[in-house]
Amino acid sequence: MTLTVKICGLRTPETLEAALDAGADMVGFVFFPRSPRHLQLSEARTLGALVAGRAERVALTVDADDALLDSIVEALRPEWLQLHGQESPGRVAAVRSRYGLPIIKALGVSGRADLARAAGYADVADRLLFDAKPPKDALLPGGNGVPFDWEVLSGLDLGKPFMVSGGLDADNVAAALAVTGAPGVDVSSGVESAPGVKDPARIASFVLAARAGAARPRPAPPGAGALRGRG
Ligand SMILES: O=C(O)c1ccccc1NCC(=O)[C@H](O)[C@H](O)COP(=O)(O)O
Repeated sequence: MTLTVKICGLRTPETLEAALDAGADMVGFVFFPRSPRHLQLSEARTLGALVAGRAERVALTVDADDALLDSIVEALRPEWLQLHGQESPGRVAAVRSRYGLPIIKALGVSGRADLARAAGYADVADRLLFDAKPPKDALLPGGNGVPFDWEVLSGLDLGKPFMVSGGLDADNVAAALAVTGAPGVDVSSGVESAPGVKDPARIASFVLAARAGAARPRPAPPGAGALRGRG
């Protein structure tokens, strides 16, 4: 399996370099003023230019209007847009068509019932990102460092690639991959030393652990092979 690894919420040239050196496939930049990872447009311009084709740039927004998206796209020149708010399938389709860019649509998950609306987004988004629903008192709609029950994704087939995020780190990413079989993982808090402060060593460990996890054969689902040996 070819795994897509995304490091989200990068804010400095040093930690962006760390993500690129570690071999991240996607580097995410957050545009949400309440977030400790929020970027000014001028910072986005500088960081975006530093990527120079070594990874795909992802602009993360939350219910952004066209004017804000216009300015972000102009500054960062992203390869992807990540919509992390309450955007409807119609809005996802409209954004995709306006910018001609592929869309990652984030969907909050706390249980299997949350997957019911995923099919409607699979029709219009290029990737689905299953992220933990924010805790009740959270200030942010994502990037809270909390996991969800990965089992709800096992066996999921929406005909679209998906990614898993929420509370991942170097210690648990292989388990998340074993349970979900996800072709992509996304991390923010788990590679930080404090909210918004990325740690180069943790970034490197995460990418290594994710690649090692993806290379491991997945355990057979319960019940598989039950007929073997019957005669
Ligand atoms: O990171 C933020 O500050 C943020 C703000 C608003 C919406 C989404 C945000 N982050 C999303 C992500 O970084 C990831 O897609 C994902 O939620 C992983 O977060 P984490 O649990 O911190 O690894």
